[in-house]
Amino acid sequence: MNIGIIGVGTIGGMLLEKLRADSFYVVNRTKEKLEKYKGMNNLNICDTVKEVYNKSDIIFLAVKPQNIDEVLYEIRKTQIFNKIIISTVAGKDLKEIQEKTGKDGIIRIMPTILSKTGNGVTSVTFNDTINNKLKEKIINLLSSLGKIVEITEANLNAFTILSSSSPAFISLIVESFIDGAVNIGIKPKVAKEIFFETLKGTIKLLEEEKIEFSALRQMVSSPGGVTIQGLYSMEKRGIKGTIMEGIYESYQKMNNM
Ligand SMILES: NC(=O)C1=CN([C@@H]2O[C@H](COP(=O)(O)OP(=O)(O)OC[C@H]3O[C@@H](n4cnc5c(N)ncnc54)[C@H](O)[C@@H]3O)[C@@H](O)[C@H]2O)C=CC1
Ligand SMILES: O=C(O)[C@@H]1CCC=N1
Repeated sequence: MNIGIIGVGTIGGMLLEKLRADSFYVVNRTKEKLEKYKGMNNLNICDTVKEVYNKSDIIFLAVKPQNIDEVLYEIRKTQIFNKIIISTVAGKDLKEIQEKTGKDGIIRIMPTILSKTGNGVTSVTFNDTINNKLKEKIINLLSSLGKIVEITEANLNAFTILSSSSPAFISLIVESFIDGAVNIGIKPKVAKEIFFETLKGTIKLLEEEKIEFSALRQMVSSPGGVTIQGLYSMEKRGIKGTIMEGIYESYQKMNNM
């Protein structure tokens, strides 16, 4: 199977590294970005969207939303109709891609940067031209990215914020813990090591022991102790509301794309 990737940035690069194909056909606006992949023996660097489209069986669209229309326009000009187009682009729906390309086999995935290590959850949404056998083949292809879930397009925006945007939110929160630790005298490297273990252990405990969040808070907070003092300060400043609001605003922006 030949896979095409149009736009080899963060997500296109991740797809190139993680997917399995007989050959890859790729195009990127700035060719220098492709230098680091030149050692791959099944990689073909193309000059145009048309070349990638013509030579591939499945074509991933991985450009930013502001660049997608120019790509769809190039695809529209091609006269081959039996290809599968998989868009990673946030906010561009199946119908619009179908209309703008004049092609039928359209799929959306919502990828995550966590696939770089084979983790995270990637969603897949098929249009109604894709039969069950083909769905199975696509899910199988995507499985090297991590966990794959099929969702409806109506759920895609909320999924995007929870799965694809969250690594950025989590990174900010984790960084705040490290800065907080440095502020009380712990070296950044040591703080990172200890906090990463603490984070992994907390998730494991919540998952494996099925402990409720509030129960875990109680288990750690001694009456009149230090933990409850910290929780009180965080709650007073509305940490939960701040994070919930951030998620909601992201979602609103996604709905208005
Ligand atoms: N970065 C992330 O974590 C996620 C991104 N996405 C979606 O993935 C898509 C790609 O995002 P990123 O990889 O972050 O962007 P990026 O900016 O890292 O990569 C896009 C690449 O497309 C190239 N490009 C632009 N116009 C082109 C054209 N006409 N022909 C060929 N190449 C062209 C650019 O040179 C760039 O290398 C976006 O639509 C975004 O909504 C979805 C989920 C997560
Ligand atoms: O921020 C964005 O627009 C993209 C979609 C989800 C993650 N990154």
